[in-house]
Amino acid sequence: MDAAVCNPFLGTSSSRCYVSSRPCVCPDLRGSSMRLSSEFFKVEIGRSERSLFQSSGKKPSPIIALASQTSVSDPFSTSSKNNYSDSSKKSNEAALILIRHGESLWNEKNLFTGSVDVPLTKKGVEEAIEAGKRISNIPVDMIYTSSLIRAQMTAMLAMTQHRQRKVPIILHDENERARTWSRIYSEETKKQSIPVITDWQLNERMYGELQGLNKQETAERYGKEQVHEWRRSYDIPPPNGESLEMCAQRAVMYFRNEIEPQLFAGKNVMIAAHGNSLRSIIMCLDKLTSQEVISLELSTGIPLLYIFKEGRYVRRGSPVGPTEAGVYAYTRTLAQYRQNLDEMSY
Ligand SMILES: O=C(O)[C@@H](CO)OP(=O)(O)O
Repeated sequence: MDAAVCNPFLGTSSSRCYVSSRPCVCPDLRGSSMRLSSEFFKVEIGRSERSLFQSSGKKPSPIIALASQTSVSDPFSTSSKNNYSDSSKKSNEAALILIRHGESLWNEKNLFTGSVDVPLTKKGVEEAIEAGKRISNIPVDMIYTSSLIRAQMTAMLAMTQHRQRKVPIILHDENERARTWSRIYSEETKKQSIPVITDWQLNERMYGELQGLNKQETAERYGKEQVHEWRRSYDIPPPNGESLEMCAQRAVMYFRNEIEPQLFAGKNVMIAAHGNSLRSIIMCLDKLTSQEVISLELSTGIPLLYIFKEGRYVRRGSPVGPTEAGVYAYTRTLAQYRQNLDEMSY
């Protein structure tokens, strides 16, 4: 994992190298060093998983007032998206929401999509809005998305439903002019905003010569087994494309170097990305082996909540709706956050 990562969307080698500069709580991605640990890996994360995490129907437990989390970084006050974390100030807990984009026009047509930048269908838009309702009571301080429109649409549509009513704003730092021209001059307005950071390293795996081909027709032509191997094996790439392992190297490295420090700093983070970039990250969070990750499937538009606490990720599943008790009952901080929202809306 020592190689610098090139940004194919810039056509040149990225000026940034994502070589990890700090120890990480994720295990090494190589299968040999992984522990067989998760009881979840065989379930589809999404619709069929709901039952596993369904609300108990109980009300959240009594709430003890907690000091609010101190924000230790201000992404809006810096020109660089690399500069704003201070992981030395650790908070007790942060929420991490992962969401695969809603259905895209090529999902609907059953085409291999990969790095092709395709928008959501009407159903995908509805899924994103529904996802937003499910997470509308969970704090979000920062949003990371891929550079692809389907993930960005999903993040933005989901945030239209959030009760916090903050404005998600995409940070543009691709060049000096973009930085200058997108500056915000009101501290108050910045406080009412959520920075959205887009990066190609969270993109879907690049599907090479399969991009644009119909999945069913490809299976008929090359055989079901071959196509399944291309789609779901860990280390076998499709022709001229990325294997899951290759996708994981860039996506997990980005997660470790850019996103995890925010969690350590107490920021609540949402990541809107793709089936395979998120499978790689979940592999890391849930310590799945390269065998286990094969069975991991993500539904479109279903948010998945983790609690990051004392350097560990605890999966809470997918909030079923804004009234879902189990998620809020789990941590006092989330319950307190929700109570504050309730009080504000009276
Ligand atoms: O086509 C793609 O980009 C992906 C996600 O839709 O497909 P698969 O599920 O086969 O990895």
